[in-house]
Amino acid sequence: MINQEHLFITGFMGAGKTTVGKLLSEQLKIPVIDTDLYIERIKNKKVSEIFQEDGEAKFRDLETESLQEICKQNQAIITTGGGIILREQNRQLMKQQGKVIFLYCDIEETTRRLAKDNSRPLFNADLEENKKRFEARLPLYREADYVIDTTSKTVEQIVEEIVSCLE
Ligand SMILES: Nc1ncnc2c1ncn2[C@@H]1O[C@H](COP(=O)(O)OP(=O)(O)O)[C@@H](O)[C@H]1O
Ligand SMILES: O=C(O)C1=C[C@@H](OP(=O)(O)O)[C@@H](O)[C@H](O)C1
Ligand SMILES: [Mg+2]
Repeated sequence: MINQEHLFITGFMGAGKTTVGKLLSEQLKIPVIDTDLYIERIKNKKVSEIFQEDGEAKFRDLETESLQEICKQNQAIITTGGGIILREQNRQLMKQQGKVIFLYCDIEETTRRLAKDNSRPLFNADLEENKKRFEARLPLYREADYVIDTTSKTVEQIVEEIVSCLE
């Protein structure tokens, strides 16, 4: 990474944003901040508890506020929650503040990756429901500066690809 811009990692649930961000951070020696973990720390509640107790709208407000706060900090790799692209305000901020990398992953593969995971309130065990949500969001994810297909790649390969597209 040549300049001081932030690096935003976007993509659907299970695309590997949080996992890839950690390894990318080690390789580029740039700190990583995950928006979900940031929210959990400030609210002292799990994302799933916020959804359950306060509702999705409240979570989305917290997500936007957190993104705005994180953007004011020093250069970071910012791994986002899958729904961050839903608000135009968030998409604009990310575009202004750095480079956006969309981690694409086949919906069948994400469904396999998250089969035993119950930490994501909007992830549906029903493949058709997930597909609908995924396809509705795709045009918004595609507004990114770079698109990386992660479907049959290891985390190491994905990081390597990100590094080379930033050079
Ligand atoms: N490239 C990959 N190949 C296989 N499994 C992966 C890959 N990237 C992430 N995973 C696994 O998928 C699950 C979701 O990863 P996570 O990083 O939490 O995704 P996200 O933050 O995009 O929702 C985790 O169990 C993680 O270990
Ligand atoms: O796609 C979404 O709407 C969400 C994705 C989650 O993050 P991950 O993409 O890291 O799973 C988390 O922010 C919340 O459960 C909502
Ligand atoms: Mg994540």
